[in-house]
Amino acid sequence: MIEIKQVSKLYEGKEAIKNVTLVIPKGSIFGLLGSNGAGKTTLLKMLSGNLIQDAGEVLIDGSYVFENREVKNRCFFLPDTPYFLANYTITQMAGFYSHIYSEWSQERFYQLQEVFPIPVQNKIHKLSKGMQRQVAFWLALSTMPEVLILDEPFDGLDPVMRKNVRQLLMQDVSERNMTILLSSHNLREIEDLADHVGILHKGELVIHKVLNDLKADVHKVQIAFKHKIPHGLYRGIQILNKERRGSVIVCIVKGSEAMIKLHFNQFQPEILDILPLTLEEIFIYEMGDIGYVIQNNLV
Ligand SMILES: Nc1ncnc2c1ncn2[C@@H]1O[C@H](COP(=O)(O)OP(=O)(O)OP(=O)(O)O)[C@@H](O)[C@H]1O
Repeated sequence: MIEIKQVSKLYEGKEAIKNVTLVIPKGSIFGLLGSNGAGKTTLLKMLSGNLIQDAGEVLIDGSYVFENREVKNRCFFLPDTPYFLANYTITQMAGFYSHIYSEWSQERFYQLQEVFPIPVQNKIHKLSKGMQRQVAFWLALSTMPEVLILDEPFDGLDPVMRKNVRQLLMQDVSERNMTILLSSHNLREIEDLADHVGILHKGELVIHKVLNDLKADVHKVQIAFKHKIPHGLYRGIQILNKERRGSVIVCIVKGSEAMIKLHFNQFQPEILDILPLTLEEIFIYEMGDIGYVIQNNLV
């Protein structure tokens, strides 16, 4: 289990992470979302034990993470720009990791050769960006980590390789109970993988929920009336956005489907459709709700 307790981090006196508290259960996949500069990388670096917090505690299975070799042995951090030793081939890099990580599996490394078809004698720095990313995953998974921390992990991978990597990650979570924490701007990717999501905004964790609960808590409503819009239509409900498309009003409403249905049916609409939102839509409207500007076309 990962525990982040009231953690803050300052850079040059400015708070990049503000009093964040978060618990990530073992075996879950946690997707960290946030606007540019929100503090995602800073939080991941603290979790991987590479950066020390200024306040609070960061623990994995009850042990402090920072510069803790025993904890680091069980975690693998894949930064947004993967790091390899200069001039090393894939085989040499694998040899290096096999000395650092006690759970390194040479068997897994050979097995994964079928997924990542890159000759092992190649020097890594001469490979393309996407191929280097493949090597990073290949090595990361061969260390058999209990916790995998991924910063923008799919950047540079082609669609087939993204799918392959996604499958490998899911397999390790279901078979070995691995925990994954990943940040990404690609919300489709997070939607496909994560079971928990958190949204960071200006260093604060503004939302932290099970993905299905988050989806159950906000809906897109399409509503139309025979005559004019009834008075008090929006009273007593939380609207994140609304716009008019011809005679139909499309609004994003917080709350359960049942509650929304009950509310709008009072006004006897001619059309009432309540639809689920994608994670991307939820992110945009939730961020709008907390002041991250989106264009509202208010009716
Ligand atoms: N080494 C540093 N020195 C000073 N300020 C920093 C440093 N690293 C990050 N920051 C600042 O901390 C804040 C959070 O940065 P961070 O890289 O964690 O954000 P992020 O959410 O990962 O952003 P992005 O999505 O753009 O990658 C930003 O305001 C950034 O300018």
